Amino acid sequence: ISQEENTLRELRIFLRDICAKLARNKQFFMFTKPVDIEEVPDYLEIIKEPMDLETVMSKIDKHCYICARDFLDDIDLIVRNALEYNPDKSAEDKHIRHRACSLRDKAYAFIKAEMDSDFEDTCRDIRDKR
Ligand SMILES: CC(=O)c1nc(NC(=O)[C@H]2CNCCN2)sc1-c1cc(O)cc(O)c1
Repeated sequence: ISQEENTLRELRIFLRDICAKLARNKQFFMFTKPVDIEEVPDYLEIIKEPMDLETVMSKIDKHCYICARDFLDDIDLIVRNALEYNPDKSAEDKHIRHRACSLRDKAYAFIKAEMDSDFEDTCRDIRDKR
């Protein structure tokens, strides 16, 4: 098995662990599953590219992420969607925006804490060669 495949397998194991930790956090329950259109019927009129942690987990298994940056781009998409769908000054919207910002900070902190930068550099080299 090539060294590249070894590196990407290690990346997937690492990203699954981080995604599971985020999805386990009760604070982020509204980000764990695709938005239920029954619950929020106008959602798809406002949000053109929905994303959630369950979808991120399945993308890991489908080898969609070649480096941590690609994974964080989908986390950022979850956050951006929540900020766009919840722009009001109301307490409810502020609460969801606060949770979205917390999700972003926790995801970046887990990556920084557990990934050494030359592992990410190696993944970037693999991505850029493809
Ligand atoms: C994830 C998200 O962005 C989201 N935003 C919501 N905002 C509102 O309901 C605001 C919008 N402004 C007017 C006052 N209501 S509900 C909601 C959501 C929560 C869940 O428990 C599951 C789910 O799939 C989606």
